[in-house]
Amino acid sequence: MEVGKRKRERRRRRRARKSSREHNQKRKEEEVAHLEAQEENSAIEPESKRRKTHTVGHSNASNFLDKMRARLSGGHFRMLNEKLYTCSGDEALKFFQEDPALFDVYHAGYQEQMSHWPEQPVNIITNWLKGQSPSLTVADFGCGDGRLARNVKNKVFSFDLVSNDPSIIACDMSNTPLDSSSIDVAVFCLSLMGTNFPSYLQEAHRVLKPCGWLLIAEVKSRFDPNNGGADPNGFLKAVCELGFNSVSKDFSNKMFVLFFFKKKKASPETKEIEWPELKPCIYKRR
Ligand SMILES: C[S@@+](CC[C@H](N)C(=O)[O-])C[C@H]1O[C@@H](n2cnc3c(N)ncnc32)[C@H](O)[C@@H]1O
Repeated sequence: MEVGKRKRERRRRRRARKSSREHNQKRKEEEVAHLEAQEENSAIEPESKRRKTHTVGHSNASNFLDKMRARLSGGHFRMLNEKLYTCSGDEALKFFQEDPALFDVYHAGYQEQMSHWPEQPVNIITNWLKGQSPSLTVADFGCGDGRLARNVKNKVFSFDLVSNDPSIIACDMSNTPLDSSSIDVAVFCLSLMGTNFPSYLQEAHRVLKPCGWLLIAEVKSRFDPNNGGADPNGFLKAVCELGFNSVSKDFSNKMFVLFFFKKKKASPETKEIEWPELKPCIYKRR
């Protein structure tokens, strides 16, 4: 074959390979776009219906789709989680009121993340409560699925942005319907999420009886000053200035910290409190 002909042949083959690569890439992109479009609806569609719609005969294809779906709903969870950590409580309330189904998406992702934690702070708090008198009245601020109330004998008022259960009161927890000085124990289990978190603690102070307990469990990295987290002592100081005495703190768990406070008998003098910033807790992609 003469030189010119060989060159033309090589060019033709290169073009064919490039076009085949582009074709495959385009197919993958279309598949992802299709899944993303379906995932958009999945926030509203029940899981059982989604499974039926997406059933495909080929098991490899179905594995691939399952993986893609898990990745996309993980992405949805991370987006919602970030939203909750970067807006105020009333914005979060409006956001979920517009589309309450997103709350289920958030909680499915949250439970998945928590399943990797060796110990759940809500269980530590539940066990602590079981060691107290069952006559103590409890307020669970940011109760999630309300499992604290289900696992103790105490009367528990459960608050969250969305209520999927008649026992859960939907509200922004900076403004609960509780009477002042009516509660013995206020619980915040991983729920100091909003940018206005001090107003949640102010509300707890309002509803607690004098000497009432304030229990806070938070993600440990939020209190790691070496990693952009808050200084725990600055946080303790601010909570004490709000009108509490610090009883104990527990940093022994790898994933979360626990603070126990008691409301002071006398109201503190009003003064500006310097609250440390609590950095958003953004979950990494698994
Ligand atoms: C990380 S989840 C923890 C749920 C539960 N406490 C547990 O430990 O399983 C935090 C919860 O706080 C709720 N939350 C965040 N900000 C809130 C607000 N301003 N008012 C009411 N609930 C809020 C979220 O909707 C979410 O359900």
